[in-house]
Amino acid sequence: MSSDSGSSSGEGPSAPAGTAGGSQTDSYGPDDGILVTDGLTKRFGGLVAVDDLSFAVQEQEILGFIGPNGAGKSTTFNCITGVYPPSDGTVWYRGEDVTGTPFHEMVAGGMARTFQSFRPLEDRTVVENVQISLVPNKLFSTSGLRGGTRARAVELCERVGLGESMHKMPDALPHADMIRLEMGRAMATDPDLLLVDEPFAGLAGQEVEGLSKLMTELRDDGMTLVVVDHNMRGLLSLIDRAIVINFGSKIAEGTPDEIRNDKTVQEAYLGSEAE
Ligand SMILES: Nc1ncnc2c1ncn2[C@@H]1O[C@H](COP(=O)(O)OP(=O)(O)OP(=O)(O)O)[C@@H](O)[C@H]1O
Repeated sequence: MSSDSGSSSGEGPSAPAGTAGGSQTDSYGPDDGILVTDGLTKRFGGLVAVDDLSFAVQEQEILGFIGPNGAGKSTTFNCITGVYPPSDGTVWYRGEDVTGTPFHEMVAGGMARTFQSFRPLEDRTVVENVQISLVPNKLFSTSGLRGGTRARAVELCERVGLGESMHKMPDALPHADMIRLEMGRAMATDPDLLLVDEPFAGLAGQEVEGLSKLMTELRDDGMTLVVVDHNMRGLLSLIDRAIVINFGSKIAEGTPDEIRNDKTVQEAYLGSEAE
């Protein structure tokens, strides 16, 4: 496994460092990053939603996984996390071939994921919702809701900035805090790689900054984050590096500045969002 971390050093062996405009001919292997795909492809009937996609995520980086609506971002992560079996290609996690592995096994191995649309249990408080994720096999058992798990859930609520709100019911939370709750729930499985799905959708500038600060702190504590979004605003100031896809294929890869200035990316976004 590569020991590279941070900024623009994370391209695979065939992708020259610092080069935006990643090509589909890049070939990756199990040791190129903490999470690696090679030739990942997903077809739905005649539609190729993910098309020969290869990329590597380096340990302790914040990688932006960006693309316009319908580009194939969710499908890529559904293939990685075992929601769909890929039609073709390989996924490695920590050097191990995990292609098609069910997500609960990935979670056991240290991967977690937040969902853009998620539904906390409305009849449980914030801290109880986090606590339940600590004991996934004891969902409705009181035995799992005591002692150590309670203390850990409180700690996690504080960690994600919900220390003041942990005894509220989820429907009393503003949207930004719901995202924090979703982060807390994901962190309850003690991941070292967190896939974050569109965290900034519907958030105001200050909320984006607050959430970015949290993700940066998590990275500084040793976590690797892949942040998926269709909108680059907010994201480019957070991430170390980005991969941009369109029509299921990688169209660019590089630092935020390289991505901002990449003509192909600007065209894919019709100019407006690439600023
Ligand atoms: N289960 C499915 N069956 C058929 N087609 C699908 C399925 N899931 C996704 N698609 C199609 O695959 C393509 C990629 O969709 P996907 O949701 O992965 O894009 P996305 O980049 O996540 O978009 P968004 O930013 O809008 O969430 C789209 O054309 C979509 O309609």
